[in-house]
Amino acid sequence: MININDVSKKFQTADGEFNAVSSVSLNIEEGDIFGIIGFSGAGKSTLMRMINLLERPDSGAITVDGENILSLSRKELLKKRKTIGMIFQHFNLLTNRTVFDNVALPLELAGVSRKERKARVLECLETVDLLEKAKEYPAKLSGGQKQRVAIARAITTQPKVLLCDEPTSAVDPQTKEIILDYLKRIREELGITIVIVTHEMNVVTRICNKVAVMEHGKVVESFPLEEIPKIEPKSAISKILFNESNSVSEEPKEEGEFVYVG
Ligand SMILES: Nc1ncnc2c1ncn2[C@@H]1O[C@H](COP(=O)(O)OP(=O)(O)OP(=O)(O)O)[C@@H](O)[C@H]1O
Repeated sequence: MININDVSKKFQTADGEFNAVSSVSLNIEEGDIFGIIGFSGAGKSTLMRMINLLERPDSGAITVDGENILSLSRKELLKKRKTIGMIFQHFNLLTNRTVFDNVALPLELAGVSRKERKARVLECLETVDLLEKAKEYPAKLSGGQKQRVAIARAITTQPKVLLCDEPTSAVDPQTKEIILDYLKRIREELGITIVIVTHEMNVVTRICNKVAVMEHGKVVESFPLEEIPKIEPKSAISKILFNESNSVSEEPKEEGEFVYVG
């Protein structure tokens, strides 16, 4: 479904060039819930944002559903992005629009008729059990409800892929479980391939079937979750997965020294 082949991305900084992503290759198959995990600054978000070209790679190739996205014209890319939904840590809802109008936005931009929009928005709100909040404004919702609205908005255009950038980092542990259950449900009911960037091990162990571990811009290893008990981890961060820790709050000061948040 998503093939990332030898992709690299540099940023210009005050100190010169910075390699955010270096020669990364990954294969994400249809129906995967694929986790990308690593410490802050590892390059996870940059890598994911290259899947819908919010960031353009300096080199390498990316195909999504059989299409080389780097060769698309601007118009073709806009069309392609309708097949790739995205949700963010801080929800990114428009505060001056109701829940209904937030969810309707991608359909408005796509020129879908009012009648069709209404039916589709209600269907998506039902998927995340928020029909009764349709007329509310985001300010009146909890963090978990806001993320569910963002999920509803992301699926209105019936995407094949959903990119999730730290989707549960801004909510409490109970709400996190609920959001992850909704993601699991849309994967099962709608067959959407999901990619999740996270620094939380329990997100990966809870819903992902595969994971790639990133460190300093590189994928240091990638494996199916079912293999966790069998394989010997290569990287320090992977060892944390085996230790069943819940999350990593920052990069270790010295090799082998980790900071856990339970
Ligand atoms: N537009 C940019 N310009 C300059 N540097 C950037 C830019 N975007 C990201 N970076 C740098 O690239 C590195 C990787 O960032 P990225 O956001 O991909 O990491 P991450 O693993 O997702 O971490 P976090 O969870 O903290 O966002 C970081 O050091 C970041 O400061």
